[in-house]
Amino acid sequence: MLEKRTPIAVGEAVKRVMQYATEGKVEQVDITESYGRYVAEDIAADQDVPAFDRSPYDGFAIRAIDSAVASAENPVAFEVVGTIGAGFVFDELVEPGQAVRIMTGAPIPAGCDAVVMLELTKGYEADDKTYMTIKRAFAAGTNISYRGEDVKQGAVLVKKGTYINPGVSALLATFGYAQVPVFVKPVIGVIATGSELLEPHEALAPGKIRNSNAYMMLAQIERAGATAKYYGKLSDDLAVCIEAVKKAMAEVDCLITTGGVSVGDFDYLPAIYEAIGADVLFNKVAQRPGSVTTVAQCDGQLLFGLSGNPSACYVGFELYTKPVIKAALGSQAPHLRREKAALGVDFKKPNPFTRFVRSTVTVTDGKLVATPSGFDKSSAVSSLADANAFIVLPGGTRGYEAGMQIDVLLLEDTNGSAWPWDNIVPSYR
Ligand SMILES: Nc1nc2c(c(=O)[nH]1)N[C@H]1C(S)=C(S)[C@@H](COP(=O)(O)OP(=O)(O)OC[C@H]3O[C@@H](n4cnc5c(N)ncnc54)[C@H](O)[C@@H]3O)O[C@H]1N2
Ligand code: MOO
Ligand SMILES: [Mg+2]
Repeated sequence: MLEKRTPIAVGEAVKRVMQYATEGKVEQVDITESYGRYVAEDIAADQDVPAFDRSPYDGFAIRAIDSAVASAENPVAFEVVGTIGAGFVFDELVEPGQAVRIMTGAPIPAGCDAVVMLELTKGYEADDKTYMTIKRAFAAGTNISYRGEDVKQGAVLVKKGTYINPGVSALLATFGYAQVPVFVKPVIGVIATGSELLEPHEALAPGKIRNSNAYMMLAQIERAGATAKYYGKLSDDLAVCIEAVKKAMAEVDCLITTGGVSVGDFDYLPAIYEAIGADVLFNKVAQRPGSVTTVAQCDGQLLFGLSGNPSACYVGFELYTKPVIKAALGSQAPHLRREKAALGVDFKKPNPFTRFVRSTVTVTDGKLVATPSGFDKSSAVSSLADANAFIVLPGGTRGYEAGMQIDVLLLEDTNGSAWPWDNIVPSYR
């Protein structure tokens, strides 16, 4: 008799998966290789930035007090006793009536407490000496970039688990991280199942289709920050599939299969899980697409049995696999980032299960607007290219109209949500 599957709520399904999520190992990588990785420890400032008082302009460093009486009618002259560019130190004490020609970024010489921009000065030579005059007074502190004004020593600037963007790279370099501690990328294996599958280079034949899911997931895995390992496509042959799954499991942190999780004659994933002694965490979720999404664990190793239908496979990855990857990368907010948006068009279909509509979110007049990105069926591949979000329509609702406020989950955001699954309620105007 056909096995009866009882659907569970999405939040409950995610919770069951996350029980097996673990933080990954740490490795050191060269800073030039660290962009796009996740830092594995808090990065604290071991020095002030800037580390010394410095000039923000090309000009002259002076003692402000010497300029006190300067005016257009009574210009004050300073003897220029030296020149320093950034990277050099003027190592004498500047005396009354003296100035040092200074370039942007150079340390303020001892004795000086103001910088006058070059444009406000006039130079001349007399008696083999160089002078410059100014026509106004400058208060102490004028044009000084103070030590520690940007960063104070001891400040935690980047938290463990942060995505390394170009700004983080700048901080890593500032604090001397030639080698950066990052989380090791988890290795996620991919196996596509189905006798109908052809690879992209193969010519179509009657009844066959091209395997899009594997390539879609390789990209999703990379986008999530992990390393993808592709084990190819398998025909619907139980013994072959069992061996392939066992071999792949030995080489990866998690394994994703696509296809074969429903109740069809050639849907072998349930039998495969049984054969390898895996414990099925769930095999039916109250969601569309992807109601057949199955997750199992074997000695703590997660096996994601994602649907063969492309949209269902895509959604299954983003909801269940991605947070496991993010957790391995140290994220405290491993789930898709949830935001409110206005629905861009009517969506009249009923939602017996919670629906994840592949959508395009745009910012219009300062507000998020979400519009379905195309053909809305589990089997659809065309709506995925433009999808940067899922519209979430809770189960038991119907008849959404344009303008209603709905929840969206953002797909291309690196911040995430700590837990987006509470309080997704039917929308209101
Ligand atoms: N009697 C029932 N039939 C189905 C049920 C059900 O509950 N009772 N569930 C339906 C739902 S919902 C979905 S989703 C699919 C899930 O199917 P499987 O995960 O078992 O996947 P397959 O049967 O292998 O394939 C389904 C569909 O997807 C195409 N496919 C498969 N792999 C790929 C790939 N790598 N790239 C592109 N497309 C792929 C495949 O050709 C099929 O058309 O089951 C429903 N049926
Ligand atoms: O698992 Mo299916 O995707 O609900 O159509
Ligand atoms: Mg099937």
